[in-house]
Amino acid sequence: MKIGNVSVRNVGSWAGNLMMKHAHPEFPSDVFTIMEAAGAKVTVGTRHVRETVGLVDFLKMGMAGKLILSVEIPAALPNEVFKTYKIMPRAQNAHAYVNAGFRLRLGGQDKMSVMEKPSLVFGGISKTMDHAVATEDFLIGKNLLEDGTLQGALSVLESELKPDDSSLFSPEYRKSLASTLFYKFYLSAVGRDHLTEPVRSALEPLVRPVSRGEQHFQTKESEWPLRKPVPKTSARVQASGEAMYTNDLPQTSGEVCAALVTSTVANCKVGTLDFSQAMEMPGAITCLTAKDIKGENNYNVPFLAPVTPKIEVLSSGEILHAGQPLAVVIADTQSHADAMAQAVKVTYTDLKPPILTIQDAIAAESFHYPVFELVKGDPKGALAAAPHRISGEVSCDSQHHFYMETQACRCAPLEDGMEVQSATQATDFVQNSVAQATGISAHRLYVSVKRLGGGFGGKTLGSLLPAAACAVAAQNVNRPVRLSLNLGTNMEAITKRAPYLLKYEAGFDDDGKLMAVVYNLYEDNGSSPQCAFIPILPAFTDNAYSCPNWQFTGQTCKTHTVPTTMTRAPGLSAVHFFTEHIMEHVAKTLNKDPTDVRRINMFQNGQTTLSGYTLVDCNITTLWDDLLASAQFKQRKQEIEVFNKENRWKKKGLSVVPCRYSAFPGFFRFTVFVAIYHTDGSVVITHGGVEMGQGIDTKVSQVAAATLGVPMETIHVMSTNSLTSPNSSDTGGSVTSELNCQGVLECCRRLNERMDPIRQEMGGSPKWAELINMCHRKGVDLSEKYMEHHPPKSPHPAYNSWGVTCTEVDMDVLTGEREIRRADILFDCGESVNPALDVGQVEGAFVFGLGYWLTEKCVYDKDTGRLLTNGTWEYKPPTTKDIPVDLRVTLLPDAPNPYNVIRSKAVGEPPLLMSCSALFALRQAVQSAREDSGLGDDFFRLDGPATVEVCHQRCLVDSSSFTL
Ligand SMILES: Cc1cc2nc3c(=O)[nH]c(=O)nc-3n(C[C@H](O)[C@H](O)[C@H](O)COP(=O)(O)OP(=O)(O)OC[C@H]3O[C@@H](n4cnc5c(N)ncnc54)[C@H](O)[C@@H]3O)c2cc1C
Repeated sequence: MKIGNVSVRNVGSWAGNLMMKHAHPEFPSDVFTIMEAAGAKVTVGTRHVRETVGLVDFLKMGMAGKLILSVEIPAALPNEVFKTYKIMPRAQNAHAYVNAGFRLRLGGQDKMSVMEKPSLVFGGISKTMDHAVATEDFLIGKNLLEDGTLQGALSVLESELKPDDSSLFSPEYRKSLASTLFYKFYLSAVGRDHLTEPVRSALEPLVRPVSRGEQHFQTKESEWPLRKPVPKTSARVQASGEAMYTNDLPQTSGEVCAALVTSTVANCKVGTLDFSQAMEMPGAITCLTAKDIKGENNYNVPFLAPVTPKIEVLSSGEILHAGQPLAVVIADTQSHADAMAQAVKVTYTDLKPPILTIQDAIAAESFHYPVFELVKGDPKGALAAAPHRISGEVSCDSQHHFYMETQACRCAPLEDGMEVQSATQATDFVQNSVAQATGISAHRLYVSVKRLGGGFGGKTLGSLLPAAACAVAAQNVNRPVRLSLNLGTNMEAITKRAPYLLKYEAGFDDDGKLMAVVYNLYEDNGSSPQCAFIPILPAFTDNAYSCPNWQFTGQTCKTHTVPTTMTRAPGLSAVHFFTEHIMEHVAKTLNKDPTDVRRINMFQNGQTTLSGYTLVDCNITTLWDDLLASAQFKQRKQEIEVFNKENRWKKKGLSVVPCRYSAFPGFFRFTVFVAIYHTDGSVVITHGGVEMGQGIDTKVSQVAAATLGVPMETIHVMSTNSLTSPNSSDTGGSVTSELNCQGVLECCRRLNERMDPIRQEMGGSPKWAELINMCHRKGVDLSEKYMEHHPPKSPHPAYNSWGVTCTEVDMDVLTGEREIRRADILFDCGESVNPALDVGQVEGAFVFGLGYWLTEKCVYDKDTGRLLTNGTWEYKPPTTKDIPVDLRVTLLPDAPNPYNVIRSKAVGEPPLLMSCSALFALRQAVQSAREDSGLGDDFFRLDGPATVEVCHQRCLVDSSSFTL
């Protein structure tokens, strides 16, 4: 069940798998490991000769001109024990950290003696190791129950395990896993009856039952279709595959394709670019460099940075990060263009060691801006006076957006400008960026987007480089050009989430109430500070907790990595996690339940946040108490404590995390256009937001249908574009849906106002089509535009979204594997426009966060700075079997948002903030394992992502303590 997934197992053949192992000995093939442990033999043949060999010999054979014809797996013998194991970074579709297959035959008087040489096979240790030969020899004739056999075998095994560097996973972990898997097998061979109670917990794997979920929400039928839980209007075409994304646009006459040539090295200069071989490739048309850019070689646009930093479309010589585009190649098809890009020969000069981490940047004093500082109260004084003090460091990594649709753009030169169809979250930014790079003025550029196959912030600034490069290509060849990035280039060249590091001190009283926090934050902005979030993060840093004295400093680190960008809850998720980490540290120091420490620190209305905002809409303690009750927290916590005491090798954890998410709609503006056609009374909307799965098109349709009093089918939403929604903000900050809904509401209200006199003339309730026809005949303007924008009166949020999440996990101490048993989320979404969509946003944000906190890890080559986790082979977002087994979402009832005319609240990002509760639940499980080991009752550091590997290592498992 752990190999691939059902569809891979249905189509992939064992022979193909063995051939992959044959070609790549470092591939930890599960099929090879299982078959070899079982003693399988393959028959290999040519037309004339056949040969039957064991699998180890098969790997050494030349296979040119030969086929694998059959496999023979010997039947199990009496008293034979056979077990296989695979430990991997996520639940399915991942290759093993380490896999193992073990077979031995027991006999003798008590049936506990190893009768003949056992088979102990490991994958993932090294290119050369398959059998643990010395351990196999050691075990011959040994009695498994005898003193010394287990420890003797482990000691021999550990001496022959020599993990190499052919894997991205640490040698220490792989070695430890090999021992723990052998231990698990040993216990199985000995049998349950011979084991002490706590040790038995090593026997059973974590078993995942069928997933289930609950969704609880209110709806107001009197307002339908507003607040009705209708499915997304595009759900059917998306599910059937008929929905068109940018790269599905039909090819136009003369259209060609482009690909980026990217650097494989960071922190150097371009030596030479040799296109000769590329130009000989099939379909090659031309190759472009920085010199071919007719406008400015800069795709960046004003965003957060005080002074907009320039970022080159194509390097003019300097290479800041690996993955940086050096050239654009153009061919007749995308695959030819991709092949051309690979054929370009690049040399590099002035190579210097890259700075790749925040720690390196701090050591080298490599920062983009001076330190940002914010002080509330007297943190230094309060810290000195506090009865208890802690200090520490905690960090979290980067994250790819991992949208299903990679970056894509199509640019078609026209007689008077250019049409740009870009998979973007920000048509305005693309217009600006393309205008800059081509020198074509904005009014000659028509930018549009129908929908995105996922965005998560990655197609805001991230869409600018592909759009600018594509436009430069189209301008040069004067033909339509399509640029659709392959996944590898997308992951290496395009922006992603910033890593963060916190160095902190905190002072608190005997109850755990915070008195002072000193919070020194470091943000890794990569090679450009285009998206430096530090100045806005204080608004989120204190989360749901009141502390009178804070010192917040923030530094934007400059590293030789791709510039970082907004990614669903950018930066907010990091500071939120860090503050929760401090809560855990306080609780551990006082030996209190972290849930109690969180509760006593919670905000009340009238208290002031770190950023100076006095709360008026705080309902966190009510939500907290409600969720603890509905999730039966107390009872489950007690059960978990008992379980953890009784089980040495399986642990559970249960954690509750609150969330305050500050919404800043005032920083955004969106232009909405609504028209009613006199022909049949149908209504068309274009709005400034971008549909990327969140259901914005459905929500604006609901608002229009409810306000105009027509069925939903009467409404159609067309592509977002720069003509009818000029100067609109990027879709982000979780407020785009509500702002565009408000814009549509205002347009429809004005249309109603104009139509009402005619309606009255027609008796008050004419048929819709007749009313529209009459309005048209009487010259009523049947279209309306409106820009929804309320400039902020202060730097403070318009309102807050609140929520609480309780997560329970199971963990296998011997491997680090985990299962999220249950998550209960209570979220204040105001009065939802469409609760079905908003529940989907809550679930999606939570699971997006699970990837961030548990499995998604970016690894760079230390020497070149190249991203090594640049594909699905190594980078692991969650799959269907990584989500909570039992996921229960409740939207807070009776909670209209008074600060918004639609009465809803932001939902896209806030629930992600609470997904770190899974990491904190794991922390409790790990804590229990550490205490059992007798080595660690201290507060330990558990950074994000807390991968399977990391969790196992934090458990301080030591094979010398393995017993029966
Ligand atoms: C999403 C995904 C998840 C996966 N997960 C796992 C996993 O968890 N564990 C694991 O071990 N593997 C995993 N794999 C690898 C998978 O098992 C192999 O890709 C698959 O078994 C290959 O079989 P195939 O029939 O598709 O071979 P192909 O890809 O068609 O062939 C592979 C090679 O073998 C050659 N070949 C095929 N049959 C023969 C034959 N009879 N004689 C000689 N040469 C032959 C082909 O010519 C080709 O060179 C995964 C693959 C994918 C795509």
